[in-house]
Amino acid sequence: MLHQAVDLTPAANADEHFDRAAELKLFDDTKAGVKGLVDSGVTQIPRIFYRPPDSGVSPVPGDTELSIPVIDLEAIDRDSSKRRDVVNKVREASEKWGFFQLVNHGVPVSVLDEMKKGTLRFYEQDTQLKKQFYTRHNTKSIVYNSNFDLFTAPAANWRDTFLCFMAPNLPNPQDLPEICRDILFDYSKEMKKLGRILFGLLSEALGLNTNYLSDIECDRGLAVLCHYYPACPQPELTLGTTEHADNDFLTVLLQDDQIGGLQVLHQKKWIDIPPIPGALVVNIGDLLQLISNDGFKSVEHRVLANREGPRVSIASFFGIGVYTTSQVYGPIKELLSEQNPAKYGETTLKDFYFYHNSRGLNGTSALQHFRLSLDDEGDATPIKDCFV
Ligand SMILES: O=C(O)CCC(=O)C(=O)O
Ligand SMILES: [Fe+2]
Repeated sequence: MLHQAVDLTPAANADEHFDRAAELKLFDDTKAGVKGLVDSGVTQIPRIFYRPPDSGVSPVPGDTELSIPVIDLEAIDRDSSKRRDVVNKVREASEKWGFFQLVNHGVPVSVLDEMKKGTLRFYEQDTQLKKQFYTRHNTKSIVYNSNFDLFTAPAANWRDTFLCFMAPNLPNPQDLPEICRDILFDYSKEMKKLGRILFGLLSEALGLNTNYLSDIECDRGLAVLCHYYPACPQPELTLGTTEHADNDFLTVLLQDDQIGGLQVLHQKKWIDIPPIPGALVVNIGDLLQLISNDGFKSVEHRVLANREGPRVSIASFFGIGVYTTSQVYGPIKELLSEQNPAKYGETTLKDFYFYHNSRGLNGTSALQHFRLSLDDEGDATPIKDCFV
C-alpha cells in the first residue's frame, strides 16, 4: 500500500527532505490512481497534490450573476431563420466566452446516461483488471492513468482519466475495456454526428461555407477522455483540473448531472458552469483560435476539487489523434486582410499536440508559442524560439 512505503501525509510532506520525484513515482507505480488513494482511506491529501500558492487560484467564489450562453439547436436543419439565429449565437459565444451549453443537440439522453455509467463502471471495477490499461504510452487506443502530466506539471490534480482514440481509425474492439466498450462506440458515433453539425455552424459563424471546417478535417480526429474525480478530503488544497485551454479544435463535454466544479475564466473572474441535465458544454480549442486568427477564443477553464464525489465527465476532443498527416494548419486565408494579418504561423497537428502535452497543465497558454510578432510595418516574424 502506498503510505506503507513512503508516508505521503501532510505531516510528512512538511519534512524538508520531501522528495517529490520519488513520491510521484511511488504514486504512479500503484497504477490505482487517485481513486486508489481514496479507497485506501486517506484523510489528508499527499503533498504532490498541493496546488502552488502562486497559481493565481484563490478561493474567490464563482460569479453567480453571469453564465455562459445556452444555445438550442431545435429545428436548425429545417428552419433557415432559426439556423441564422443559432449561427449568430454561436458566433457571439465563441468570440466572447469561448464556451456555450447546447440543448436539443440530438444526442439521446439514454446514450449520455449510459456513457456516464460506463465511465463509473470502468473506474469501479476490480483494480487488478483496471491496472492492465494503466500506461503513459499514448500510442495505445486506450490510455488510462492519473494525470497525463504527472511528472511535468507543478501540481498533481485530484483526477484520474482514461482516453480512447476513436477517429480517424476506430480502435480494435478487443483493445477497449469490455465493461464500457459498446457505449464508447455508440457515444463516439453520436459525437461524430454532432461534431459535423457544430463545425458546420462554426464555419457559417466565421462567414465561410458550411463544410469549410470539415473539409479541412477539423473533425477528422476524435479522442474521448473519461474523467473521474473522487471525493476529496481537503478540496481547498488542490484542484480537480488545473486551469488550462484545450489543445484541440473543439471540445464537447458531458458533465456530471449532480456535482459541479467546472469554471471558465471570463473578464478575469471564474464563472461556474453549472450542470444542466441533458445539456452538453462546447468549448473552442486552441487550434480553432489559431485558424480563426483569434476570431474565436480558446478560454482557460478549471475544475474545483469537491468533498462530494465521485464526479465524472466525458470530454470529446476533435482534432486529437491525427499524427500521421503532414497537413499544416495556420490562419484561414479567407479570413485575412490588411487589417487582419496572420497572427500565427503554421503547425502540424502532431507538433501542436506534442508541444502542448510536453508542458502539461501549468496555467499558461500554449498558443503563445505559435504566435507571430508583428513589427511596425505589419510584417510577421515568429516570436523567438517559436519554430524549432
Ligand atoms: O471535467 C471537466 O468538467 C472538464 C475537463 C476538461 O477541461 C478537459 O478534459 O479538458
Ligand atoms: Fe479542458
